[in-house]
Amino acid sequence: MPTDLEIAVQQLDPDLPLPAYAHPGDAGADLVSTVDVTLAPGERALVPTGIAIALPDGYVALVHPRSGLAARHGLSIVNTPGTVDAGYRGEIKVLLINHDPAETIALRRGDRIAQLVIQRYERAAFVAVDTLPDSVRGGGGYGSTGGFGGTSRSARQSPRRRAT
Ligand SMILES: O=c1ccn([C@H]2C[C@H](O)[C@@H](COP(=O)(O)OP(=O)(O)OP(=O)(O)O)O2)c(=O)[nH]1
Ligand SMILES: [Mg+2]
Repeated sequence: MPTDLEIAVQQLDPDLPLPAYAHPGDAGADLVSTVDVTLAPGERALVPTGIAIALPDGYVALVHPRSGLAARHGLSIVNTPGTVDAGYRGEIKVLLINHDPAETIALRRGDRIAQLVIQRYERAAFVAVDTLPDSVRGGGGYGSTGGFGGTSRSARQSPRRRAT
């Protein structure tokens, strides 16, 4: 088992827990809200988490939604995944949005609202060129390979697996 990467955390709200992984092997460490917040359908709010971090050079922290809250309540993040730069020393905040068409979402201080995924990244040197090397895909995009499923409409009508 590799040793965990140590990340310095400043607790701006010491009564609340540090980011925490719910299980061994989880990629996302849960972040909590420092405030009570109510989101009407379609409403968004920038919610503080009570922590600031110092990432080592070459690392980024990505703020992802929690799938359970998304599935049950339609709660997501406007700018998902949010990017926390290695040089950022301010409080990490989460731009929550209520996608439910009808239900208001009431969150409490201490609720786990998002998860932080720590990743290495590459820093690029962007080099201007006149022509790009050929590729099989070329310029095709935005649906160039078709729509749902495989190659035909009948494939879409007889799915092999159904959502439960
Ligand atoms: O979900 C997020 C996304 C960003 N940030 C913080 C950390 C990040 O380093 C900083 C800037 O984010 P970003 O670069 O995405 O926003 P910007 O609109 O480009 O702001 P800036 O001009 O400050 O770079 O805001 C958060 O706390 N939460
Ligand atoms: Mg930026």
